[in-house]
Amino acid sequence: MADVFAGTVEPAKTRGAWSDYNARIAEDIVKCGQLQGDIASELMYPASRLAGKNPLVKSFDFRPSELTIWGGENGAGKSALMNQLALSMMSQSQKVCLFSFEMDPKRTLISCMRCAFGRSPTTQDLFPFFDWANDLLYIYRNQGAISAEYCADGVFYAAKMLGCRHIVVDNLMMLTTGNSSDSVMQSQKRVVQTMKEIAIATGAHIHLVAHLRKPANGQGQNAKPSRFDISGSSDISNLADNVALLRRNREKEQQIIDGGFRNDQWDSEPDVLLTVDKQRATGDSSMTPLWYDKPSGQFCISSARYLQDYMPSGMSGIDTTKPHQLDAIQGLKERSKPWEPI
Ligand SMILES: Nc1ncnc2c1ncn2[C@@H]1O[C@H](COP(=O)(O)OP(=O)(O)OP(=O)(O)O)[C@@H](O)[C@H]1O
Repeated sequence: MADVFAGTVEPAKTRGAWSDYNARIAEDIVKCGQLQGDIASELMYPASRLAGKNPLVKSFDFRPSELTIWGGENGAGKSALMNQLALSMMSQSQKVCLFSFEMDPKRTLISCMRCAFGRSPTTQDLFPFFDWANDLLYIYRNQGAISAEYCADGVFYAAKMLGCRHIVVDNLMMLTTGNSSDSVMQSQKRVVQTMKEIAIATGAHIHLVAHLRKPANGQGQNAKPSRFDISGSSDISNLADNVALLRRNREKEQQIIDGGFRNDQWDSEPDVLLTVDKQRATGDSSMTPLWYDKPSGQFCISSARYLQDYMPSGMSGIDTTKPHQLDAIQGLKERSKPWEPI
């Protein structure tokens, strides 16, 4: 007698046993040994499992076919961080595509140049920058709202046809529609689901920027953010492989402006806290203090603010041996000077 558990039932005979039975399923369920070759290459070449090494958080590298949500309040530094990560991926010979709907693409590229040269760029920097970046960096050249479908086409095209291994989509809010909070949440969920599917289908790592809710009453600006603070549906963080959150230390900035620190204390706290609240592959979470270097827009791993050189050696002229700590307080004091009539 035919026995389902002994595998002696013909696939055709099970048709109708379950509502959506499809003969293709027989090809999709395989003996585990069929994956042996793939596993061998993962074990032999662990680096190939990475879409990119993270320059700021060692325990949070970027893997292929994953979706990372980057959350932060307005002005937290999400776009600045995305530019820095893009340069870092390019320095690892990986192609990147930036979709930044709220920012003029020229400004995005100028910010990337600032990050690469460690200062405001000049026309002299154009040739070396584009000589290096032209084959590595793609950018969506329009600004303003875009339909989720058109964006998905663009992300898929960048990954599949242009070979970009990192796609930055800044930001989720610009892709969602709806008249009620329910329909907005449904639309967010569809966007995140689509991005996840494209990541899986193409092997690209998709970085999707999202906003955080304002802190609840009683919670200060500096309350530690968590994935539950992401504006909108909880599906966003549930569907994502990784969730990273940026919190800018505005209290510190205010204290510096007010002169509230003794000289040797002003920089003991970080400017930004980068919390990795979810990492599906490793289960690791982390909190990384970062210091911001205003002239370059680079986030640094120590208060000395040593800058990173992402361009091939010698091209940027950036000094990676010099601490840039004093520029930070100088920049803040400059900006906080009271306006004086001429
Ligand atoms: N820690 C910081 N200290 C001082 N300035 C910062 C810091 N982080 C970012 N900035 C500056 O604040 C401005 C806003 O940063 P950015 O656009 O990266 O933020 P964002 O999180 O993407 O904002 P939004 O949500 O509005 O798009 C930029 O001029 C950036 O250089």
